[in-house]
Amino acid sequence: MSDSNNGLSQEQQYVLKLVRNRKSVFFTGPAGTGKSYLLKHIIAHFKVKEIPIAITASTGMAALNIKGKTLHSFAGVGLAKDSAETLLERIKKNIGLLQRWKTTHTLIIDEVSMIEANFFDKLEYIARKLRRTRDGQEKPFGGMQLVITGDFFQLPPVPDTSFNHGKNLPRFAFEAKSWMSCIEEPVFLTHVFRQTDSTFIRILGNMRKGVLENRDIDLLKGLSRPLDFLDDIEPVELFPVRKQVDTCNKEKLDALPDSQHIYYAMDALGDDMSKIPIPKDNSEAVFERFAAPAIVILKIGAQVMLVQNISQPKELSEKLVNGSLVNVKYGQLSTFLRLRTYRRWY
Ligand SMILES: Nc1ncnc2c1ncn2[C@@H]1O[C@H](COP(=O)(O)OP(=O)(O)OP(=O)(O)O)[C@@H](O)[C@H]1O
Repeated sequence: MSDSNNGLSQEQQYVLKLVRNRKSVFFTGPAGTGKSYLLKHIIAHFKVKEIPIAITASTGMAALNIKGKTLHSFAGVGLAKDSAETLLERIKKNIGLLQRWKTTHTLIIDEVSMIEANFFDKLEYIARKLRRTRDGQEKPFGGMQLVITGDFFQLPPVPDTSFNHGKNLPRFAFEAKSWMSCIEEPVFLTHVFRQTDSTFIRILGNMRKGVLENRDIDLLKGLSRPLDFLDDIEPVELFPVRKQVDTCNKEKLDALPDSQHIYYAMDALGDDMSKIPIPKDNSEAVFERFAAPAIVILKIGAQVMLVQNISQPKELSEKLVNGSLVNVKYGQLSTFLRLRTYRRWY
């Protein structure tokens, strides 16, 4: 499947070719088809060419994975609850932001399934107005190249309550009025790299579309069994939304006998990744989408998971990866989350 030149499959290379030809593309496909892998190649292409791009994702966690920022943070529109016209006027008053909107050649958006249609239309309007040509011509998304990826079968957008008094169900970005005019070519990746077992791939594919066959269900049920965990680490339970994760974590924590140790985040507004100061009224949006929680409650014996890859120091970089699990031991609580401990790593 892969080409020896750059390690991309033919369908991935096709997307890269479109991107190189300055087309606005949306590429999608089931989990494990190499969307993130391809996106990293695309970003590398722009970096080599020194083309000014904005690397964004719908959530803070997704943005961390590609060393980018949230789309909200790039846009500088806070929670984007105001009308597109109001947001546009606000941006015009902020020279740094205005420059960013005008000079970005390519906007990359990862995990687009969580971007709401109404929000996408607002951004399209802002870009179209701000990037009008000298003779007043307007182009979709102001002519900015869009490289968008994600899988609409994965997580849906959070409802935009500012729209129609919150009565409307959230709509996907592809339902935005402007979507069709912005995307020149959608591409569907089909080859699954993550798994090689064809039965498993079929089950995952059917599950994605919500059309599991009886034989799939029987096979999955047949795997149900009590789990042994000899290393002291409990198997992780997966939930689709954060609220269910929080409830499960709270139940586990409550069941531990130790007293609670509470750690509060020391948040302060600084500059964003483009060195533009974050306005105070945007802080709500920044913190809401931030990967780290404002309060962490621990007890001895609590199982914690790292949610970022640690690249320094080198000898720990392979051990401390996104998803690593550990039990908090006696004696660790006093050093946990101390500024000095944090600074050792960053
Ligand atoms: N062309 C390729 N050659 C070899 N391995 C690849 C290739 N493309 C992707 N992979 C590998 O396949 C796995 C899945 O890729 P990736 O995480 O990019 O998929 P994805 O479509 O983004 O999945 P998800 O939707 O779950 O985020 C990764 O381990 C990645 O390194």
